[in-house]
Amino acid sequence: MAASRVSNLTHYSIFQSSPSDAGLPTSFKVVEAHSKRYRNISIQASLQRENEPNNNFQALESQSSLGDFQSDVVSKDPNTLPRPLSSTQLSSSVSDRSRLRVAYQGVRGAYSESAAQKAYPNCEAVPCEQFDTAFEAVERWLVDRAVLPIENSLGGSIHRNYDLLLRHSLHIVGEVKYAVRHCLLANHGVKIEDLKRVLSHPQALAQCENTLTRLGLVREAVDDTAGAAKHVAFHKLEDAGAVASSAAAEIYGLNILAQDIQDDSDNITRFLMLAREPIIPGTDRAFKTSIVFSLEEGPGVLFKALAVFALRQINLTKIESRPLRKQPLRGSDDNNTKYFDYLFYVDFEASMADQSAQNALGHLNEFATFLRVLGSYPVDTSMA
Ligand SMILES: O=C(O)C(=O)C[C@]1(C(=O)O)C=C[C@@H](O)C=C1
Repeated sequence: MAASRVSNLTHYSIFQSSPSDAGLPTSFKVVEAHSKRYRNISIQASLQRENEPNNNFQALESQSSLGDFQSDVVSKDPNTLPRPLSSTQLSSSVSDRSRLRVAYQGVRGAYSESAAQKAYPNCEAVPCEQFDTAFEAVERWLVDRAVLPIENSLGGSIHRNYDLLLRHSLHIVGEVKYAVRHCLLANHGVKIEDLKRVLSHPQALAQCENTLTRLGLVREAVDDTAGAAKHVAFHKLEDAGAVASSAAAEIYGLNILAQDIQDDSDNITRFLMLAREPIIPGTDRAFKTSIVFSLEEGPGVLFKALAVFALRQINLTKIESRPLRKQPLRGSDDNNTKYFDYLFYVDFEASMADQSAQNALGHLNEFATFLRVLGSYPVDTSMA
């Protein structure tokens, strides 16, 4: 395994074995080279910004380079609203503004937009069609950061983003928890009894399972909650409603038929803040570190991997396993059985600046077949 040392704090994310092990695309190397070119220029600025508890960046302009995007404008006509960035538009020119530009997935009024504003107050939130587009927008310097959902207290993990974290070379520089309060929206004049179907993001539909079942509505999944509201408004649908935020109701001119329709009042989504550069991990406040690794097949191997943290009293806050796509099956020495191969994503409560975390990762690296630190960042204690 060609791994750099754990003690190299600012470059800890390079701590990985051959990219082919992890099913990375060939474009990975190009992106890496591109970002290295700028590493020295940007690292100071990004480290300084991330370490500020409240990033308040001065807005020099209000017009975005994406054309019609204006973050403060509330409009009832969906045609006048900004179009999300698609992957084909990623070659657009890079903006020279000083206001922090933060990519999120969805259209205006999505919860992800609110999370981006919570993570970076006064930022310019830039809508993107897909999660991949948001990752690419950061990598290509079109935006400074991305804020993307990773897990929800009711619906569980957002697996797509776990996979994309590995396929891209961005660093986790923070987390933000956002309380998601869903509304049932419909066009003015439409009553609950008129509705036959409801459109929303699959996670949002899952979070409102009980209410939607009680109402007997057919669920239709779309890319994001606000996109569902926009669709219902734009097509003036009379048999369909949308599960979305009250902000989306205001933006797209819809009526709120019911509020707080999620199955549990404590419906929290955790979002990750992603950047091209890592932050310098501190010990001045509570930090969390996210890693991904793979292991040899064998009895007790995962137990052994988790023991490197338990032995040092390091608390784990999340564990997720994902299939290793490029190499889904592997054989056993003893018989002809083929097993699925997995990547393990673990979050633990320690900073990479803590000696115990360094020791734990050094220990894990002795037997892991692949190990990468995705980021070491301050814990969001706003909803603790
Ligand atoms: O559709 C939106 O509004 C989003 O921001 C996406 C998303 C998600 O992907 O989980 C974010 C928060 C809620 O949990 C529901 C949906």
